[in-house]
Amino acid sequence: MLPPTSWFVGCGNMGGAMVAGWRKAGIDLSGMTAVSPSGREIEGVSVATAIPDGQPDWCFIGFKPQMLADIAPGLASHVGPGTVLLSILAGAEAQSLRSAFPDAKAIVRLMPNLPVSEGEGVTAIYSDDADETLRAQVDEVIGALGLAAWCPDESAFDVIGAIAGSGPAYLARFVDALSSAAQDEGLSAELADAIALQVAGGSALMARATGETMPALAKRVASPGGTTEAGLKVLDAEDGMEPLMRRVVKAWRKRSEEMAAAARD
Ligand SMILES: NC(=O)C1=CN([C@@H]2O[C@H](COP(=O)(O)OP(=O)(O)OC[C@H]3O[C@@H](n4cnc5c(N)ncnc54)[C@H](OP(=O)(O)O)[C@@H]3O)[C@@H](O)[C@H]2O)C=CC1
Ligand SMILES: O=C(O)[C@@H]1CCC=N1
Repeated sequence: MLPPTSWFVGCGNMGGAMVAGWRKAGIDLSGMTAVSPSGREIEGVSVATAIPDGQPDWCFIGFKPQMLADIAPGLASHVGPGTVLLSILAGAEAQSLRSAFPDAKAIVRLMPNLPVSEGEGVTAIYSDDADETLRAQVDEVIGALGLAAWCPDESAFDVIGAIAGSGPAYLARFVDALSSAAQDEGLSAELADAIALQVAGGSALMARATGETMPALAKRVASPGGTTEAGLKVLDAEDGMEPLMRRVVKAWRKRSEEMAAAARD
């Protein structure tokens, strides 16, 4: 499980969700210190408002990627040859992290998503210098948060980031759009929101339980010549859902590349 000492430097929205997931999974967090300048309480871990003395076994970093150049110089001396650096920063490549933390025992990139707080997340993992023992430890700790997916290279890591890391936001837009359409047709916002969310959650649970593919699920809902089919024709049009999602992922990759270039400077 987690090593005897770990730090989470920048434990906000995403870091806090990981801590919540570990708490829910019953993982011992007694050796974890979150470094949070506001001193905001984070349930289950001790909080420091500045970087403590010493060198932890593992050091997670979870501040905004744009802060790497400001924070790394003060943190690097605490990331020694016995410290594994685990970064959840979007865009900051392993090579940039290695330059910022030259003495780190190993560099591990993680791209989690918010449902890790419920043990239902997806986390992409990449490292070019983790040995087998470390890989197994990371697997165990990140696997406690949901699906843990090791990536062969940073390009695959980016793709998983695009669909999983950001995915909850994209799905939220879809569910919201479904609700808005229902409201346009006369349902109250409260009822439309509840129904749209239940449809998303229920369909996902059902497909996971049965192993049914998405095309098979859609086919099972849509009676030939019926109402669903009429709606699907709109989604399946040339300018429908698939090309839209391709544009979304392309935009993600472009921004990720821009952020990677900025982190290299
Ligand atoms: N949000 C998401 O769904 C995902 C985010 N990520 C990545 O996670 C990272 C954080 O994103 P998110 O959690 O949304 O952002 P937040 O703003 O919620 O969290 C950032 C945290 O950084 C802390 N911080 C600010 N300045 C410092 C400093 N000088 N030293 C240490 N900590 C500092 C803040 O602490 P305080 O609260 O005390 O001010 C804050 O809690 C980003 O790099 C992002 O790419 C990755 C995957 C998904
Ligand atoms: O929006 C971002 O940059 C981060 C990375 C994935 C989700 N949130």
